[in-house]
Amino acid sequence: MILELDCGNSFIKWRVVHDRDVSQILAGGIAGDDRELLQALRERFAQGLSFCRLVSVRTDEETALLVAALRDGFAIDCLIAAPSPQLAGVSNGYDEYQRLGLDRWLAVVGAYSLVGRACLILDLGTAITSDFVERAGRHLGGFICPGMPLMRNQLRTHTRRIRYDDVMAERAQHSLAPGRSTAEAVERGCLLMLRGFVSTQLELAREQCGEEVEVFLTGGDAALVAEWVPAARVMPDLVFVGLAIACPLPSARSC
Ligand SMILES: Nc1ncnc2c1ncn2[C@@H]1O[C@H](COP(=O)(O)OP(=O)(O)OP(=O)(O)O)[C@@H](O)[C@H]1O
Ligand SMILES: CC(C)(CO)[C@@H](O)C(=O)NCCC(=O)O
Ligand SMILES: [K+]
Repeated sequence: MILELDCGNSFIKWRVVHDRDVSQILAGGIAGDDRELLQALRERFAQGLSFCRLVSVRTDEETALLVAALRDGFAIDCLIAAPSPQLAGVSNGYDEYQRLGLDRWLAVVGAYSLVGRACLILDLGTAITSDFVERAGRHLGGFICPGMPLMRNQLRTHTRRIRYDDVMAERAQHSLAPGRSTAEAVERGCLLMLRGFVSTQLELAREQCGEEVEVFLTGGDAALVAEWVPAARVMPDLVFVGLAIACPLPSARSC
């Protein structure tokens, strides 16, 4: 069994796939930190993991600690996705290709590998990122802005009277009518910012890449915008599609 990890800024997304048929997903989840991940794996996969591949946007030190813990706890080696100027027909659009977030790069490579034509990839996590790929696989770059968790937390942190809990936040999101409580006003205000961002990205994508753009939505908050982009493919596992390309199984080629 192969362990796959997407180590984001707030959460570690994990899944376990079959060695011989990686399209067979045996388990998966979201862990808040290394300890939670190791605990979840220990409960179900104390034995049987043969190998790990991972992508991380954390510091090298944090990633090294996790790799060491996996080696100690499960006797597995990890392949770690590394930056590259080109991969699987996609060319990295950054002036310094090493600086493009690896989660973005893998999502771009994953998306293009699925459709082989122009794509817009929107990843809605702690940060929101957009990336543009033109028809022939040239990545044109993209945008980064704060995601929902950052937007609402900044408002909470920098004001005295914006206070509400997760249940109220969740309830407030069901409509975009002018808010009649703090939770509604903030949650809907942030959602409208998100909607504005998404609609601008769609316009830009058509300008930059033509009308035939395939839109991908990924990240923990993808569902919040899905209704505004009915034609989009909502793919929570898009980064893992790219990860499999960047880090093929050791028998095939090393990362
Ligand atoms: N089961 C879940 N656990 C935690 N967050 C979730 C869950 N389902 C949806 N979310 C949402 O996902 C968001 C976090 O997204 P994601 O997991 O993509 O972030 P991340 O990987 O830490 O961030 P980034 O991709 O910017 O590094 C949170 O805002 C939260 O609302
Ligand atoms: C933007 C995030 C935080 C999104 O997870 C990540 O891709 C990252 O740390 N990127 C590095 C900066 C960049 O992509 O330009
Ligand atoms: K991400």
